[in-house]
Amino acid sequence: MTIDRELFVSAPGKVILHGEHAVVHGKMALAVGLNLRTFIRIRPCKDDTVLINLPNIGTKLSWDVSQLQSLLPSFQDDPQNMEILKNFAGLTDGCKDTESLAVLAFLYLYLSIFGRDLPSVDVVVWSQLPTGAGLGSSAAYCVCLAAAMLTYCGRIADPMREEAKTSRWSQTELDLINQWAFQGEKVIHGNPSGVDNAVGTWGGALQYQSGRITPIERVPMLHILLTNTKVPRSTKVLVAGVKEKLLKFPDIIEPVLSSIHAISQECQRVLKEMTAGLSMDHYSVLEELIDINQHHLNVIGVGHPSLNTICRVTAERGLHSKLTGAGGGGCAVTLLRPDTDHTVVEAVKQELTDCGFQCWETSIGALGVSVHLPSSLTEDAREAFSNL
Ligand SMILES: Nc1ncnc2c1ncn2[C@@H]1O[C@H](COP(=O)(O)OP(=O)(O)O)[C@@H](O)[C@H]1O
Ligand SMILES: C[C@@](O)(CCOP(=O)(O)O)CC(=O)O
Ligand SMILES: [Mg+2]
Repeated sequence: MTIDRELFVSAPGKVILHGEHAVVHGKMALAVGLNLRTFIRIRPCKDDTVLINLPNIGTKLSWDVSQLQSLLPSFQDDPQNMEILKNFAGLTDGCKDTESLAVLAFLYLYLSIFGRDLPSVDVVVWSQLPTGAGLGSSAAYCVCLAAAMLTYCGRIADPMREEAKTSRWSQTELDLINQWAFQGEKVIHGNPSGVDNAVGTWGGALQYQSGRITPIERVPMLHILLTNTKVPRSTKVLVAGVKEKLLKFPDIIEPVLSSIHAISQECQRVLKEMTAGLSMDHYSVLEELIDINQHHLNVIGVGHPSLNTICRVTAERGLHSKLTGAGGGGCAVTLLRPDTDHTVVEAVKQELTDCGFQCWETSIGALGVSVHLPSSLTEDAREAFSNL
C-alpha cells in the first residue's frame, strides 16, 4: 500500500580505511560509516507528475507519469539497456557527468521498484556530503532512493507507522534496500564492488569481500582528519582505469592488489587488538599500513598531485595520510593519534585550508539508513528542505 504523507530517509557516507579498488577485484576492504549524510524527502505529487530536485548538483526535472508509463514496456524488456533511459531523458552519449548519472540512477530505480504502478511523486535529495569526492555520495544517494521508494510503495514496512515496535527496518528489509542500492550504484559506477552501499545501508564498521559483508562489532574510537582536495574525478573512470592496467600488466598489478588485501587483514587484526588494550605501538603499525597503501594506490594509477600535497603537509607534522575512495583527487584520510597535540592538528588544518582544501575532524562509525520524522532531522537538513 502506497503511503500518503511525506517520508524522510537518510543514509551515511563512508570512509574506506583500506581496500579501495582492490575490493572491485575480489580483495578485502575495511570501511566505516561517516557522520555526513544524504537525506531524501519523498511525497505524493498532485498533478500526475514526477518531480526530482537535486540541489547539490543544481538539477530540477519533471516528467508526466504517462510519459514514464509509455517507457515501461521497452524498459522491462531490457532493464540493463541504459540507452532507453538516456534517450528518454535526452542525455548525451558519453554520459559520465554528474547530472546524467544521477538522473539515470533515479529513473532506473523508479521504474524498477514501482513497476506497473508508477506513482506521481515529488522527490528531493539533499546531502551534507561532497559529491564525487570519495566519501560514497553515490552510494548514499542510491541507498536513500531505494529505501524511500521501497517504503513508499509498501514493499518494505514504514518504520514510522503507528503500530511499529521500532523505528528500524528488519535485516531482510535492509538486505532488499542494499540490493536495490547496488543496482543504482551499477548505473553510476559501471562495476561497483558493493562496499559503499553496504556501509550506507548498515553503517558501523565492516569488512567486505566479494559481496560478503562482515560487521566488525568492536572497533576502537579512531579520530581522523578528512581533507577534500576539491579536485573533481569520477569513480567510474578511475575504476575502469585500474581494470585496464590490471589487464595490461596482470603479473605486476595483481600482486599489488594482493598486498592491499593483506594490509586490510593486518589493519583488522590491529584494530581488534586495540579493543583489548590500546598502545601507541598499535598506532605506529596503523600509520605504516597507511603509508604502504598510499604508495600502492599511486602504483595502480589512482593518485593525484593534490593528494601528494596532503601526504607531504601531514607528514611534515608527523601525521600519516592516504587517499580514500576512488582517488584521482577527492579526499584523503589522516589518522590522528590520541597523543597528537591539538596545536599540531590546527596547524595542519590551516596549512591544508591555505592550499584550497576543506578539512573535517571526525571519528569513525555512523548509523546506517534511517527514517526520520521532520522533527528528528538535523538542523541543516531541516533548513535545506524547508526551502525546497
Ligand atoms: N546528493 C546528490 N544529488 C545528486 N546526485 C548525487 C548526489 N550524491 C551523489 N550523486 C551522484 O553520484 C555521483 C558521484 O559518484 P562517485 O563518482 O561515485 O563519487 P562519490 O561516491 O565518491 O561521491 C555524482 O556525479 C552524481 O551523479
Ligand atoms: C574505488 C572503489 O573501491 C570505491 C569508490 O568509492 P567512491 O565512489 O570514490 O566513494 C570502487 C568500489 O568499491 O566500487
Ligand atoms: Mg561512489
